[in-house]
Amino acid sequence: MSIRRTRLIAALDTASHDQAQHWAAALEGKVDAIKLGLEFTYACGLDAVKSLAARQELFLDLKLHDIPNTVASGLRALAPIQPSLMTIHALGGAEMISRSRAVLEEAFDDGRKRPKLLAVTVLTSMNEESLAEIGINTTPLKEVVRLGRMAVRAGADGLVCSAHEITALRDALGDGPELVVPGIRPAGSSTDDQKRIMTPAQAARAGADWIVVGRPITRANDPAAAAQAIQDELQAATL
Ligand SMILES: O=C(O)c1cc(=O)[nH]c(=O)n1[C@@H]1O[C@H](COP(=O)(O)O)[C@@H](O)[C@H]1O
Repeated sequence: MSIRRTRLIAALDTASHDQAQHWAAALEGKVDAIKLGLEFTYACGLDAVKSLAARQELFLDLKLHDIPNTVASGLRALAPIQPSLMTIHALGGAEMISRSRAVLEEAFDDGRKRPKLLAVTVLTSMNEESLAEIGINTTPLKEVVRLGRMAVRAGADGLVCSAHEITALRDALGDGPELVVPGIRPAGSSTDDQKRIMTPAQAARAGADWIVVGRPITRANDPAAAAQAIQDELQAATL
């Protein structure tokens, strides 16, 4: 059984700055970090991201995927926001990842805490069938481990994966890489568009460093209570 503490990230997926502020305030002290992604950033802009980052630990999830120079320059432009975690796609390749890491090292060589660079492996909305549709004829598990090895070797601090791959990734890569795990659904909640899901307790027992939970919190009548229930479940799972 894992002894690491699994921390909870709430994904605040909304196009409304007011809504995100409302959730962030309600969830203060209930979650360990907030995540802002494509919807919020495109709709509300980077100043709005910055203002939310001032209050809470931030996972800035923009999943960059382009040629190495473009991704690295994009990360350099985002550095002033100082998030704790940032994402790029592992499928962008080793050079894209190593240039991204180098740019972050350079931007934070003044002693400020460098954001951790996470490589997204296989999206949790995909299964073996959807991988085959894009010409990847293997299981998500094998593909995640293959991409994970490459990404960590190239300089990623951690990986985004589903809870189903945590054990295999720990076997392959050890305890070093930070494993950030979306596709989390408390028992009985709707799966939505997620395919590779587990409960908070299952992810904690498997050894996730962070779980990412969006709609099960933001669609709840009482998001703070939903987050607290997940924290209680995480704690009970690792006692
Ligand atoms: O990078 C991510 O955070 C991410 C990767 C992935 O493979 N799957 C995934 O769901 N996510 C994000 O995690 C969040 C999950 O939201 P819910 O499905 O509402 O819990 C969303 O903001 C997704 O963008």
